[in-house]
Amino acid sequence: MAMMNRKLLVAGNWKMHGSLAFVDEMMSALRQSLPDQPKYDVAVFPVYIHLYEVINNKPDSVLCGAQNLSEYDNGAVTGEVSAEMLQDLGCDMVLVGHSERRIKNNESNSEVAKKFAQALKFNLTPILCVGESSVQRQGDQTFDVVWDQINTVIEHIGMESLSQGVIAYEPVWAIGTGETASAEQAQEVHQFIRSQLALNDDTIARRIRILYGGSCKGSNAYELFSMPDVDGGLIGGASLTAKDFMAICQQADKLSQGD
Ligand SMILES: O=C(CO)COP(=O)(O)O
Repeated sequence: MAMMNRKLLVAGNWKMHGSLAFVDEMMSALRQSLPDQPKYDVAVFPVYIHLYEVINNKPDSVLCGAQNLSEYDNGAVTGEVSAEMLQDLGCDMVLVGHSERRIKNNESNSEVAKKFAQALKFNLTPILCVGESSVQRQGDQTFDVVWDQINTVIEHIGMESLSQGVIAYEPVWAIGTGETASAEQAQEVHQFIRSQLALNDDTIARRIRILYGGSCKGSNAYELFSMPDVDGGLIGGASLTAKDFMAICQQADKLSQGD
């Protein structure tokens, strides 16, 4: 199980799904189903235009974040949203470098690093998404790819700043495919990440949370979150109904008892 000093985090990435009615339904379901003060963290990531509705209707214990942010402070950047605007609205967190953006929007490691820094500048907790494609896994490049994605952030802003965020390991081949990494496969990469970080700073390596993402659901969450270096999940499809999302939260709850 994740170490006692690292609180589990169950984060729902709604991607480009939902409506205002969906937000209201989800928020009232979470208000009814979640304990007042869960021993684990819960966060949701709606599209930009639904953030305000989430922030105004969510239970106090639920954190809210955006799925992306601009690398710039402000200015002539049509269609983008700045970290300062997200902070102003009341966001707590923000995803950076999700594989769908790396692939479809050609986001490079250095752009992602700039976004990570930008989030911290405005007190948002960034979740740095990393992960290899199936071709890269088959080519034995998983560790190199994942470390390169993380190390670019460290080179840009340093270990101490990295430690203010969260890492999410999301193997691209497991996203939306129903093909989950086994708990052992996830643990292997999470352990690799933590041991690489420990070469730089052991305290930070032990403190930082590393989430797993990729076809995580109620039926496999317990096994995944039980792994020593897995500190929760970044959930796509199974965060889109209160029933599925709560099924995962309940596994986090079981594992958090006694902390
Ligand atoms: O991309 C993900 C979360 O960011 C995972 O998506 P799925 O849970 O739908 O596989």
